[in-house]
Amino acid sequence: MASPALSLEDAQISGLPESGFYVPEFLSPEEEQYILQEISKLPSTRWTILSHRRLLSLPSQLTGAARDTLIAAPMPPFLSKVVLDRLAQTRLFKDSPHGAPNHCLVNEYQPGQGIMPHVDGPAYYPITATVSLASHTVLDIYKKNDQGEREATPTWHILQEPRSLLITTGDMYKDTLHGISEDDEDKDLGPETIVNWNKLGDKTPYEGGTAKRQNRLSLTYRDVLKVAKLGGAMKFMNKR
Ligand SMILES: O=C(O)CCC(=O)C(=O)O
Ligand SMILES: [Fe+2]
Repeated sequence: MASPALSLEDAQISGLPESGFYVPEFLSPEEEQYILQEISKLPSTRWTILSHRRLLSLPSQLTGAARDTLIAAPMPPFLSKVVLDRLAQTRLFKDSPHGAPNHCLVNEYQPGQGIMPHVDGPAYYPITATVSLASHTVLDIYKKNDQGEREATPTWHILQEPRSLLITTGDMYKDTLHGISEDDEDKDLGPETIVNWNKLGDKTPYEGGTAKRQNRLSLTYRDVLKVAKLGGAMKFMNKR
């Protein structure tokens, strides 16, 4: 059955710099399980272990002196089938150099793990599409001050439900940093603190104001600007 076209018109998060979009229930529970299962089949050696999370870079890690180049390769089917087909309906990547994401970082966080505030940087066309699996989390959004440095405390908080899609582009991509605190529980949840509160698919787990984090995986899809054919990359590597 063809799924209905997905419009982002109603998904824009007001109260944030342009543009953040939030889509609850972007995946069904069955689709979520399928992707989690396929990820669990990958050999553990594919993962990069960091001190505060682990990371998969698919189809491969970026290479080159600036670590900004993708060796041309298709996405694994379990990352392309459902998510890329549905993202294509939004036409979000229609002006990006390759017309669709060509790279996906998979981050896995246990409760108490997070990611330092950062910008997603210039290797990518400035759109990030994040799908959350298995647990909610809260993404903290920081402004830059006049010197371009990160402010000490975040200005906004986005609650990402399991199976949701979050898109950051435009000024959000350029002018803000994002991070996830190293907490095993999120507190002070509510309409005053969570900028996408009125866009949540099911507020019930969060209405009491606190929510324990479970193991969470995120898929961050992007279009890497520089793509090299393997032949060219081999020549480049032999020269070094
Ligand atoms: O897990 C997330 O939702 C954020 C991941 C992230 O910021 C990144 O991979 O650049
Ligand atoms: Fe990021």
